[in-house]
Amino acid sequence: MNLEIDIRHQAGMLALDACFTIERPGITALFGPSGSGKTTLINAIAGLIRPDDGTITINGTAVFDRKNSIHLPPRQRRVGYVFQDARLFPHLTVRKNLYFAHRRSPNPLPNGEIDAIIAMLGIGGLLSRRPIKLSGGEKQRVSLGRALLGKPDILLLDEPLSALDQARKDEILPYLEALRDQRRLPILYVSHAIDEVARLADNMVVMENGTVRASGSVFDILARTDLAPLTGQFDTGAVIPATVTGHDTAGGITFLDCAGHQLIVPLLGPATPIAPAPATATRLRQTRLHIRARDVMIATTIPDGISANNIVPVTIRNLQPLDHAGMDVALHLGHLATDTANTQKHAPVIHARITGYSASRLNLQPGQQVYAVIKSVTVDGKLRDTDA
Ligand SMILES: Nc1ncnc2c1ncn2[C@@H]1O[C@H](COP(=O)(O)OP(=O)(O)OP(=O)(O)O)[C@@H](O)[C@H]1O
Repeated sequence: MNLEIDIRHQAGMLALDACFTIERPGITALFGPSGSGKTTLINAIAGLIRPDDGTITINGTAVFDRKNSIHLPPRQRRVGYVFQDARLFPHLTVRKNLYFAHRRSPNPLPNGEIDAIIAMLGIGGLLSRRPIKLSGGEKQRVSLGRALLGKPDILLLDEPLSALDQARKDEILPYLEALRDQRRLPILYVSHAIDEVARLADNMVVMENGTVRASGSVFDILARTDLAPLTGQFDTGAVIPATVTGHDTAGGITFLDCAGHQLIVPLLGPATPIAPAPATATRLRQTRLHIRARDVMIATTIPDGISANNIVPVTIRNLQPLDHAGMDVALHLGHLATDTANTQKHAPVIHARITGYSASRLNLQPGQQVYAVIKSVTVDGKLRDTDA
């Protein structure tokens, strides 16, 4: 199975110019800022819009080829499409919604396959209900089922989780994982959410202003620092304000103040040769720190003989178990008394990603005063001058 895209299309102010190929099954994330052309691109693949120029080939069949005047209608493209909102037929039961595409398929799925899809999506108990009686997550699962029963060669998912709250997302993500792992169907998955992409996708196409900035394996793309402005952070993390208080040019470091705690980062230019200066002696510069959860370790006492420069007192706000036996630990900066709810509300929060094993070995508890060992801090490149 492969999908070859090479199209150009003007839609209002958007000049779409996309060229990439997907050759393997699995999930390819179509990722990019709002307005970068993701929906326009998958609408072109589905046949909902006719590009100005180019070709779209699915499984060796040209479904669009402007030069040869080929533009197959959507129902002939063997494409399953799941929209942001489920778009089920409100007057039909779940069963009839599911069988809608199946009845029109030239090559319908055998009953055993249908049962397997219904079981995989966990919708067997919903078959006699109308869409109005379904939760958002259930509607999206039925919508996925309806697309699959059409026996598509490729599945297009346009932000299928964006209208759902976190609990509903957590409910449906395992079904998308099962779809990826069990059905070996190529899936083009439009998403804004890098955590969803990191969790689900094998490959990634990064779009910006209608063009493909990069495509490749999700790990390669997320490791590319040049794409960071588009891909953002890979892990949960924190963005918190800080003030530049001084520089040590000889030492190649800059001193920052973050809610009363000093942090040291590689020299930020242009440097002022002071070491560390009182706040009133220089113009302060505001910046934002990006501290990724995977770059933070937790120690119950101040560690000795350690290369990390940034060890800050923190108070555990909460611990949240993650997949793969991981644990996200939210930490207030500073050693706060447990009864100072108001102080806690205003203290910046950073996150540490540790193993559940470490959390239980250290017996970490909410309210506990510990130390965050920050291995790496990314500083927003754009420093803003401000008068002290
Ligand atoms: N038919 C149209 N007429 C005018 N402008 C259009 C049309 N279709 C798309 N656009 C414009 O193209 C741009 C890209 O839209 P598109 O929905 O493809 O982006 P997107 O990356 O999917 O965005 P989002 O993530 O917000 O859904 C938008 O600025 C939109 O206004």
